[in-house]
Order: sequence, then C-alpha cells, then structure tokens
Amino acid sequence: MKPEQLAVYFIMGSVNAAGRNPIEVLESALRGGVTCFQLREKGPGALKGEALLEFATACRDLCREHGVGFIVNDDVDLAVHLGADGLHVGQEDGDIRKIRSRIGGQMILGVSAHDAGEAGAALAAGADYLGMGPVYGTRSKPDAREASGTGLIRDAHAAHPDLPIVGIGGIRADNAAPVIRAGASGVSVISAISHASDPARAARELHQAVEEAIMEK
Ligand SMILES: Nc1nc(C(F)(F)F)ncc1COP(=O)(O)OP(=O)(O)O
Ligand SMILES: [Mg+2]
Repeated sequence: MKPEQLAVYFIMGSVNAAGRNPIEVLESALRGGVTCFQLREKGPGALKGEALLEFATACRDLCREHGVGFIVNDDVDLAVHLGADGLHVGQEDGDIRKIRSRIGGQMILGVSAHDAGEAGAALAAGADYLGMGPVYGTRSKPDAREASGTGLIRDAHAAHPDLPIVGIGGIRADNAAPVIRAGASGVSVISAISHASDPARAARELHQAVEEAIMEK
C-alpha cells in the first residue's frame, strides 16, 4: 500500500447512496479521482448473499477499470472470493495475525486503531495501513467512539512514522487539512461523497484540499 493511495479513500455501502444507484455514485466518485475504495456493506438494509456478491463484483470491476484499489470491510471470505486488493478490519473483527495468514502476504490489510498501542500491535501483526478516528463527529457509524480530534493520529505517526495512516470520521474538504498536518497520508469519507449531489465534484474538492495540505507540510 503506497501512502498516496490513501489520499482520498472513499468508503460506501449500498445503504449510503442517499437513495441513488450506489454503482452510479461509485462511478462518479471514481471519475472525480478517489484514490481508494472500500466496500462497507453494513447496517439496516445491507445486501446479503447473491445480491451482495453481485453488487460487490460490480464495485470491484469498476475500481479495476479506474485503476483504484478495491478494499472489502470486515468480510474476509468475500475479500478472498473476489480477489480484492485489500481487506479492512477493526479491533473487534478477529485476530489480526490469523487474518493476515488467511489472506496471505499480497493482499493489503488495513486495521482500525484508536491509540499508539493499538497501532503498534496492528503493525506487528502485519497491517499495511491504519484507519484512525473518529476525528470529528460522525453519523455514518452508529457505534463509533467519541470524536478524538487529530491527537491520536499525531501520536501514532510519531511512534510509527513509516506506517501509513488514514483519518476517518466526519471528514470533509473544509476540515481535512488538520488530519494531514497531524501526519495522516489521506482521509477517508463516507457521506462527504456518497451524500453529495455531485460525488465527482466532492471527490475533486477533497483531493484538492488533501494535496494542498500535503504541499504545505
Ligand atoms: N471501516 C473502517 N475503515 C477505515 C479506513 F481505514 F479504511 F478508513 N478506518 C476505520 C474503519 C472502521 O472499522 P471498524 O472499527 O471495524 O468498524 P466498521 O466495520 O463498522 O467500519
Ligand atoms: Mg469492522
């Protein structure tokens, strides 16, 4: 996982597309220049079985067409079955070492971490990048922890400067810069793009904000 792949990391499930066709939202976001995509199919109304497999395959193929990494959230079997570029798991999604041995050394493994201790453990267990947050308040994840600002990213980056970090939680183009200044390689978003009237424009504006913050570092 090259750090620049984390610059604008779009996360979406079929339930996040504000009533629109999620494939069209993803297509628009990819045209707008998102640098990585995570399929996170969770919550009431989430697709299952054949419908999930069909939707996930369509998302994977769209990402491949645009040369963008396709990451699956939580579901190790789905990630392996689809030949996904990566898998993202949280602290409660299973033993990281076991997951790493299940997916092999080629697949990108992202791990959610909430402090430098969890960051170190994830690195030791084979994580390629960390997702840290929620930086700001979020409505996209009902069981999210309290907003922690950018301090945890700063601490984890100081402790593990070579481990790419992406910030998550309530991030938009107008509040992305502090996340990069704290040491993150990029920002991940759900509703800032999936709820935007023009997802491509939202992706472009986020990318611009991240690039400007990286240049100012
Ligand atoms: N899905 C995520 N993606 C990222 C990423 F790094 F990609 F930005 N960071 C954090 C999370 C949160 O992961 P988790 O704590 O398991 O909760 P959930 O499975 O409900 O998303
Ligand atoms: Mg999870």
